[in-house]
Amino acid sequence: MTEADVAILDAPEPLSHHVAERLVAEIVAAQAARGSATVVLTGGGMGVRTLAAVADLDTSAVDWSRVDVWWGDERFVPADDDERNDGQARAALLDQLDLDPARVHPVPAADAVGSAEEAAERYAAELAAVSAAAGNRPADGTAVPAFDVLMLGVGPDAHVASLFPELDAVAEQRATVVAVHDAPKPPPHRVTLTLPAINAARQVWLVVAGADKAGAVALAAHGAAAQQVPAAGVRGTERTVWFLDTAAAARLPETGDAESA
Ligand SMILES: O=C1O[C@H](COP(=O)(O)O)[C@@H](O)[C@H](O)[C@H]1O
Repeated sequence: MTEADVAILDAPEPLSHHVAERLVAEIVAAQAARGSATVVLTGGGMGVRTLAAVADLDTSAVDWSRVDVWWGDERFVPADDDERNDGQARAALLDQLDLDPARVHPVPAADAVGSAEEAAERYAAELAAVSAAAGNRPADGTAVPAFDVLMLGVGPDAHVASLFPELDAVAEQRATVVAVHDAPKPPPHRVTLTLPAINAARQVWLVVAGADKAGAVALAAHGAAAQQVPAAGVRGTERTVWFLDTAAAARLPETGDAESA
């Protein structure tokens, strides 16, 4: 957590509201600066709760047709499975917005492709193509667009996206997207951005609530190795922010540098 900002809120509800307000502000700022905004969503409890909080805000300052939406990870299940991060995000928020469907980029579902590897390859190719179209880097399969804000949940085991401790995916250094087949949290088959892809984002936000996450947060704060504590291995190129509730922050050594939010 060195060089990261920390914002601590009393409980999950004010936390999700705070992150939602910050997200809308960053989208407005990105559109003012660059014409469009690119966000990467997370699944999980606080990820979906934050999207529901955005739905409660006045977002008239956002031009939703100029927002690109990606996911940091996806559960490799059929498109209509309730476990899909994509489906949960659409139900919580996306279906209520005037998004450009061509700018919403779900990971291919298990009933659309033959394997999680194929889903990962297609997702990586789409990331590279959008990146190249924006003039960033050649579409060689190892590029990602310039994400403005990439949000992550953190599991009690310190996993982020579908990067779980000690699995090969955490060590991936070249591919932007990989398949995961032995996730300890069900469902076992998943597709995830890798650490290099996550760490290409301008801002990486970790949104964490609950006492069961306090140990993971403390380990990340102590600078543990990413292989054992994946949450310790993420950072934005411009900014990294930990948004915590008091329960998740309970085992931080000293939070004197925390934002009072
Ligand atoms: O399975 C997943 O879990 C993580 C963390 O979820 P949480 O409910 O413990 O906050 C989430 O970030 C990831 O997107 C999701 O696929």
